[in-house]
Amino acid sequence: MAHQQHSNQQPSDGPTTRVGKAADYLDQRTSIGVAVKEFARKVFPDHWSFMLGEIALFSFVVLIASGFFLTMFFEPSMALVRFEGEHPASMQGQLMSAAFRSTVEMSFEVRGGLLMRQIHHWAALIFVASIILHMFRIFFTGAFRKPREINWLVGAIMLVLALAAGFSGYSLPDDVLSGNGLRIIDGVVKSIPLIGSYLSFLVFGGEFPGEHIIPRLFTIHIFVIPGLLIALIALHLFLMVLQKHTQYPGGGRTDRNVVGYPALPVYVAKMTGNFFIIAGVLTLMGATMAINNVWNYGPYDPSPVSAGTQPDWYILFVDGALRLTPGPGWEWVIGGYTLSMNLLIPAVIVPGILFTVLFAWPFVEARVTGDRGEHHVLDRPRNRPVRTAAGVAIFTAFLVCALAATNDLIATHFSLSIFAITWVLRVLLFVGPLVAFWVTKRVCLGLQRKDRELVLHGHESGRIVRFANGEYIEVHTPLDEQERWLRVGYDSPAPLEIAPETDARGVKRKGYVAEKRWQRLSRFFYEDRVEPVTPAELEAAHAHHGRHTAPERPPVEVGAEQDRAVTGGRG
Ligand code: HEM
Ligand code: HEM
Repeated sequence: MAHQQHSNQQPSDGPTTRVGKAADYLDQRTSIGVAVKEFARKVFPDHWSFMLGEIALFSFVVLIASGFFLTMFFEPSMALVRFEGEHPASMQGQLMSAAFRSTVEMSFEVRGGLLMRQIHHWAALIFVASIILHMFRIFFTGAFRKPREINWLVGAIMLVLALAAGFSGYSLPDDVLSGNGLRIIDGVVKSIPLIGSYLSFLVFGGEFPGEHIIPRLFTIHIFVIPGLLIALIALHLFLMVLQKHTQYPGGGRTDRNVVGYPALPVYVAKMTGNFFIIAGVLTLMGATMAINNVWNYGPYDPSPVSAGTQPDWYILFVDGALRLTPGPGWEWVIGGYTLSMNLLIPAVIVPGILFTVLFAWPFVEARVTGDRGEHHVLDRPRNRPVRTAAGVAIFTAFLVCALAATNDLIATHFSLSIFAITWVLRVLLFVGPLVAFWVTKRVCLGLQRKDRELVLHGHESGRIVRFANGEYIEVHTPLDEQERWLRVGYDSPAPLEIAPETDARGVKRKGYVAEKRWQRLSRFFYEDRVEPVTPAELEAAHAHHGRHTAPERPPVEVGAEQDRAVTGGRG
């Protein structure tokens, strides 16, 4: 740790160790000690789900390190060359792009080349997976609520960048799979009304595939996207430290404190350990699990597309949506312009809606809740039934689409008709999310009722007692104060109340129609609700059970506690 004082004193007062002296040297020139001291004391709440963001962060570090290695050997060029390497023998003399050749040569001739490629690819898959799981954690616990809406937006932009990084990287080797992926992108870009064909020419530098796309994707992949991601991750983490982390509900945790462990030594040690574990696991995966062995597919050629070709998992849903949409005949011609609905809907409109919902959610939810207060204690998903159900419904649609991208594999593995599978999935795409929504909402409300029951009557003990007068009762064990706090301490918003359409003099109010719409949405969110237990009910229940303990804030169970500055209130 940096030495904290600016000293004009005798050297004998200063640090004696080498590290201490180096820290002191730096501190005297930068005053960094103040920042280090402030950070070291910061309290971080502890929960396994906070690791997901860390996995994203550390796999990004692995991506940069392995990607740096790949840039030394990869040749971002579409020049036509002949393969003259020894391995694989089947490719000798074959014509291919320099990009493909360098990928194969890197895999067979560069020491550690294949390992690095595989580490890079596995890290990319884990990177996107951890980001999405991290986003689920944020979503289902309501961590995006004020004051973290901006950080949600920063995160959502990073998700888009991560997908773009994955897609651009996947395209670089210029093999038959990635080339066909680009072919689909070309079709999708061309389907955009009015500007589509111009845009495709702009992107590919002429007719597809041309000679420019790989060098362009290379610049985007190794420079533009990583640069933006590094800047945004810095902003993301800066905001997280500034706002302090949220915490799960539990013993003594409120919106005004942070309970957890200090950054130094506990959290920094844990994070360093996690980094080595994640880097180690990714290296092990790269060393033992083959991925994207492009020489088995061959260089790009538009003709040999076979069954069983899939993109990386995070693009599956777009591929699946394309496969589910009715075929090439679905076109509208308006004023001489052709609209290819079979491409526009699945690949432009559906992802467009998905990302609009993603970006807008925190703002829409704040509006329908009518809540302007800050929230630092996380929601339990059951206490926000519509949010939880909507998340599960969207995820179900995502899964159905992803499954549809494997329709050919399902058909060949299970000897089923591909048309039957496609029809089943089409129906499931509409019915699945509705059922998932309904079931999740009912489960959430049921769990809330169960919480209520537990708080008022305690846990069933299974012990039946018979009184002298013949009456049987089951003895219930009352909840301890930590559990009671967890199950009682939440608020359940009611639908928005709005002023009537006309004022006292019968004049129609401006903005009423818009407000009415918001109210309707708010009803959809909060009409079905279970009232949280009130202090009076608790008091009554405990009087009944012979205990007179009012619900007080229980003590903090572990770690350190720090206050946080909270502004704003409930509107
Ligand atoms: C490159 C991608 C990302 C990285 C490296 C990253 C990293 C992190 C880390 C390390 C944390 C603190 C620990 C934790 O809560 O897990 C965090 C918190 C947060 N992230 Fe991300 N994140 C990424 C993407 C996203 C996305 C896609 C979203 C949402 C759309 C998001 C929203 C948030 C929010 C709101 C917080 C504050 C959470 C709280 O205080 O509870 N992040 N992020
Ligand atoms: C931001 C996150 C990144 C993701 C998600 C990502 C993803 C990918 C993927 C999936 C591939 C295909 C790998 C394969 O051939 O099997 C790839 C290739 C490549 N990546 Fe990345 N990458 C990222 C960052 C970087 C960075 C920072 C660099 C450079 C410093 C880099 C350099 C390369 C190079 C040169 C290739 C082509 C070599 C090859 O395909 O074997 N990548 N990337």
